[in-house]
Amino acid sequence: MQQDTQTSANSEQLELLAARELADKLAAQGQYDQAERAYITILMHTPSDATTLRNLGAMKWETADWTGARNCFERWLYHHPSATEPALWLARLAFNQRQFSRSFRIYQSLAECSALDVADGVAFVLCGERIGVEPDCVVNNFPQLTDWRHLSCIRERISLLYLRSGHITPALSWLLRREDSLLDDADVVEEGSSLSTRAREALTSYSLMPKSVLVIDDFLTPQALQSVRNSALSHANWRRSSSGHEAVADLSDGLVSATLLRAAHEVRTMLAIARPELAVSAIWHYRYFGNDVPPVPHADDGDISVNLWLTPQEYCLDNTGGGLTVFDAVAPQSYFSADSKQQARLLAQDIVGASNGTAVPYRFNRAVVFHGRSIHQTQPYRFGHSPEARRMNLTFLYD
Ligand SMILES: O=C(O)CCC(=O)C(=O)O
Ligand SMILES: [Fe+2]
Repeated sequence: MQQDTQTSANSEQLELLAARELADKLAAQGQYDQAERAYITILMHTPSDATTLRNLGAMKWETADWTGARNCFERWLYHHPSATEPALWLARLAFNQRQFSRSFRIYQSLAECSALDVADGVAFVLCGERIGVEPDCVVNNFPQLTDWRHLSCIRERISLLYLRSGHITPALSWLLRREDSLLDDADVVEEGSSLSTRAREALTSYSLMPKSVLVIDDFLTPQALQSVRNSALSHANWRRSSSGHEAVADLSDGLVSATLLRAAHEVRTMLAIARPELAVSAIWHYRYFGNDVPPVPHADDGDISVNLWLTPQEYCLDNTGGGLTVFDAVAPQSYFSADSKQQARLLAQDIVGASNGTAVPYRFNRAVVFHGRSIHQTQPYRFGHSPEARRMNLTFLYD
């Protein structure tokens, strides 16, 4: 009799696993209605099954059904009151829905929870800010926040939050100041514009009357230029780019500073005069290797590209070139989802050869603004080889 009970419990368990596997598969394939029906059938038999509640909640989250997600996580917590995971999800959900007091309360109840990640830490600090709790108080109540190790991840999040809100709130400024290398930049931010007057005027006219290529000299103020260049030179996390000819670093590599964000945001403010929907979609730097690199045409998937050169003129050993050529042709849409081999084929020399190009020679602190999806290529260049002498550029992409 006991064995029978055991056997039937085992087979019920197996059935549950198989049913959940099927539901998960449907969800992964994007068949959300069918997946939901499958999850609900499981819950009718085992209403407290934590994994099913979590997976259904995660699917609801994925499809932006916040009420559905909240129901799942609340039921999960109801059946498993000491579990921290559903509480964490509820805190994140409340944060996403801008219910800052609620989110703050839940995070506070999780003070001992080691599952808190960087995103939770940042969300917690920001909730505190919204309800008038000083960031330092938050951190004192939350010891693991003083031990954030994923700095690049923190920086990326700060950047995204900044770019979304458009101004450095007290909590963001506090986050920036926690990082020694960003401290100087945080001061620059408070002092005002990082763009020269000439740059602001040129971008404003470009926004009202776009042209194919706009060249702006003396783009950043001297102070901002030095700050952006220093952050890039002291950055340790460069990766080899997909073409293999240069090193690249972007926000996700942690190459970000308050000045950089400020500049990206200011440029957007000018460009958005006639196109309010424009947003910063990417920020990256390239550092070029040796001088014998073949020119590789490419296009970037954004409406407006702002390329700025960051290596002082004395290191550019051939002042007649070393810059950028922007062709009149635009890359086909298929280019942006193709792999690098297909991309090379799509932009084969005949497309580039057939169209006219605007050649802009290299100048320190010169920005070239153009339609991002236009085909363009770095001109052959000769620069010095020491770290500070290598050719380096910064790109802001807006879409
Ligand atoms: O040659 C340059 O500096 C521009 C590089 C470029 O096209 C890019 O950053 O996407
Ligand atoms: Fe580019």
